[in-house]
Amino acid sequence: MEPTVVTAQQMQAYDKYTIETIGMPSAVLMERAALSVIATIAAGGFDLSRVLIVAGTGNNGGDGLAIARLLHLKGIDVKVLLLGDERKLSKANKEQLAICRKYQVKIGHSIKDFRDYTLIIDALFGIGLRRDITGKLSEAVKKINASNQPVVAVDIPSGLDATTGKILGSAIRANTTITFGYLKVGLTVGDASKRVGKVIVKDIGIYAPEF
Ligand SMILES: NC(=O)C1=CN([C@@H]2O[C@H](COP(=O)(O)OP(=O)(O)OC[C@H]3O[C@@H](n4cnc5c(N)ncnc54)[C@H](O)[C@@H]3O)[C@@H](O)[C@H]2O)[C@@H](O)CC1
Ligand SMILES: [K+]
Repeated sequence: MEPTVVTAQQMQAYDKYTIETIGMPSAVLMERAALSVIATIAAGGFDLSRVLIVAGTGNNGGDGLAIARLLHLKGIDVKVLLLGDERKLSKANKEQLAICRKYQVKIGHSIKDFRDYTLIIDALFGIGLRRDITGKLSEAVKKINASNQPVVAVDIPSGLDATTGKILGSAIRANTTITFGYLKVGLTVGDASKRVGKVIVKDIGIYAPEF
């Protein structure tokens, strides 16, 4: 059977329906998203000696922080590079950040050498990206791509428009993309083929009423 393919707007509506109408707590979905990434990288043969999670300020960054915490608690050497305006953290991101801080997960804000890491997990932007990535964030994306280290993208490679597959300013080039709930149109069209790597769809408990 062909997988169901959805736009960013449809996916946002399904997230909202699952959380607000069904009553599934957002934190449960985020935990399932993080666990699905952990299971995929564990099965994927990646070198987990030194893992860097690049996290943004939205819920995609929240996924990244949850992944960081789960890896940290497994004894893996993991560091978070938290980028963006910290005054604009989403509610879920704030919650995940507070948990990470209590567990003393290493969190930094300055871009150093991405070649120091054996695996980079991209949790900068997901389906909420609306405009070109600029400034320090764009610099980070370009340096990650230039590092030639393996990259796993959370939901979608950051910088790719989840509906059109267009690169918004600059975009991560991933080896593997783990996308949640349904395949996004933007992972299949436009510039996607040069950015997504192997695409894996993971069920995290989001169900759309019409499917
Ligand atoms: N709703 C939920 O509870 C769930 C969300 N999930 C994750 O959350 C993601 C969507 O989260 P969000 O809607 O918070 O969106 P994103 O995390 O994609 O981030 C968007 C944030 O960045 C800002 N932004 C957009 N374009 C920007 C740019 N070019 N430069 C700087 N800032 C920019 C937006 O204003 C917004 O605050 C999904 O892709 C998925 O990874 C999953 O955890 C599943 C559950
Ligand atoms: K991402």
